[in-house]
Amino acid sequence: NGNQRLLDQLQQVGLVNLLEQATRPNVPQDLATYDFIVVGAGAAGCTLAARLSEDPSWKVALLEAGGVENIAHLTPVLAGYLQQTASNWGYHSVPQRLSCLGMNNQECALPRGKVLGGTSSINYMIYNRGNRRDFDGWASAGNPGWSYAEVLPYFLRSESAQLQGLEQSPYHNHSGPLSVEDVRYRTQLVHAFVEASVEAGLPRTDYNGESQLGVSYVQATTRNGRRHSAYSAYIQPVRDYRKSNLHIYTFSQVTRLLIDAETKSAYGVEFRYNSRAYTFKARKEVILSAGAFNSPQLLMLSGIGPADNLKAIGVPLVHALPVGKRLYDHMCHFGPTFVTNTTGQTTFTSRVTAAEVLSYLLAGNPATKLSSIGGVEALAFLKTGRSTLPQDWPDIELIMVLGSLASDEGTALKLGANFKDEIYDRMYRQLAQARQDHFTLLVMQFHPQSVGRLWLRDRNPLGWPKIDPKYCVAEEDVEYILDGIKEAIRISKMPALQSIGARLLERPVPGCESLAFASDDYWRCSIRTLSYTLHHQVATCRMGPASDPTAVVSPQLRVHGMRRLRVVDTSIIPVPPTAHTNAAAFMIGEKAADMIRSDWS
Ligand SMILES: Cc1cc2nc3c(=O)[nH]c(=O)nc-3n(C[C@H](O)[C@H](O)[C@H](O)COP(=O)(O)OP(=O)(O)OC[C@H]3O[C@@H](n4cnc5c(N)ncnc54)[C@H](O)[C@@H]3O)c2cc1C
Repeated sequence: NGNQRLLDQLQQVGLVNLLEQATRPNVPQDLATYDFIVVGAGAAGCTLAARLSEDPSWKVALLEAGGVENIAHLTPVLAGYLQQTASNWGYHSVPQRLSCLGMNNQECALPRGKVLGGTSSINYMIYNRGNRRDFDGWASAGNPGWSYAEVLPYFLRSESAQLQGLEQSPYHNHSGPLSVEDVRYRTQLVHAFVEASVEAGLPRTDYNGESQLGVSYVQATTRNGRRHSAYSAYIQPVRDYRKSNLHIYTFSQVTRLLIDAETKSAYGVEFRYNSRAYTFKARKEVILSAGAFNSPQLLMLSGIGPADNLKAIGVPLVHALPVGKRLYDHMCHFGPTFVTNTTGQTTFTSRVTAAEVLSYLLAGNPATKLSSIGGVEALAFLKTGRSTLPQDWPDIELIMVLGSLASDEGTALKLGANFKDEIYDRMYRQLAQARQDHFTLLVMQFHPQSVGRLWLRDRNPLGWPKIDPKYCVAEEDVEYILDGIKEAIRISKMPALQSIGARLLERPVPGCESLAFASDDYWRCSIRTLSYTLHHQVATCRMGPASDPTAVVSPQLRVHGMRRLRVVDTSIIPVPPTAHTNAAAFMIGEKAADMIRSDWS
């Protein structure tokens, strides 16, 4: 009993993974053969590997460049800090001309998860699927099987919802692997924001239900108040009893696909483990689930990509495809920030102690500030007057966050986003010193016109790809966000927020001081300065029919022109969805598993 209690406690504080890794590392055997090799244990990769290994006759290898989750990953309030750890690939964009002016060297930080669980282990845990029109659009662009009616069952298959008031909703399932919960800790500020949004004319809604438009408390991928990543939801529960056919390798970074250039057939991968090169062979398929930056990188390193880029860096061309030619993302404006007359509501995360974290994790599911998902409390989905999209298709999201760069006193968000010191020093430092309650409404645009791209700088598989998101290159994108900022300010003037004294933080953005504070031009300047990605990069291995010159994979997610090679992750999403992208990654993993099963059974 004593041992069991100790084990339970280690499990609860996230130490079991570390012990397992230290005492029983899975050392690869060179030239091992698997039916399926899944590259990348992120949101889609874990889902896929877990589903494929349900068939005990299929041997599956899951290769992950990073290590395992620990106590910090489990603790929702610490989300922002994970970007300062080895669990983040730590990419930056190339310097931007028209955005990220408030970042060092005008480089936007582009974090991605490098750990079992991938980006689902370092993200902000918002659970959000998208608008039915997103998926109907994918289908009508020549991708049969991807309409809303056809993908909804896969969203549901992955979900295990514990959402108050939605127990009977046909849009939620209660028996899937991935736990989706209400955040139990809610501040006075979020109640005021939700009420003010209603006063401003927004309906209360379940943004994963019948209609997205409106305001809602956030739904989170947590279980009993702890982060529920793809690894903890899909792999951890089966890992021990699938030891014979599901082999998981950490710190194993794939460097190249093995391809028979004549038949254009993938038959394995090369990877590095402990500074040594290894080869695994695939009897059936190699599947790239390395995410929106690394899947295209691996294709290109293996000779599949734009002929000009590959020629320039000396990679022999196997098959020409527009890999990385498109890159969409959701840029948002980091603000406006509002101060309030309340006290003790804003969580200053830099003051959270180790003892608090331990006692939080050891307790059942306490509604303390530590369960706050990096401060995100509510979402509002809006339609601006500018939008020409159908009425039920939002173009702006307000993300109500308890805090700002001040709430961690410059120790996490500022560094994670690569903000210049002067942004923190001149706008936020005083707020932190005064422990002033405040909240921020991040304004995110769903359907940007700006299109970025990704390419290889050289043949080094351990180096960074070049990433140019080109945020705000389309002037129109700035105008949408400006409309969103005005909407956020309008909501702040409603009685519920006025009753707590909500008002704009009047500290001008460095670089925009010459413009009249809060004028349209001031906000335009602010948008280009406080440009902050919400990390929803998609379309670098875009899905589309063979006739589509921008497509990299087919609707079955097979790489066009290649055999036994698929991409299964968010890089296949053809256009930016009306959503954060984690839920879609799980859906893609679930759907791919069904497609692969039906192909090989
Ligand atoms: C900071 C941050 C916050 C976010 N917050 C939210 C949120 O709150 N809600 C939301 O919906 N979305 C959020 N997102 C986005 C969302 O989490 C991702 O879009 C989604 O998880 C991506 O899933 P994926 O399967 O495509 O890739 P990933 O989960 O990134 O998985 C890719 C995996 O492949 C591994 N890998 C890469 N290259 C190699 C290689 N060569 N060899 C071996 N392994 C490799 C990586 O280490 C990683 O584990 C956030 C993203 C970030 C970065």
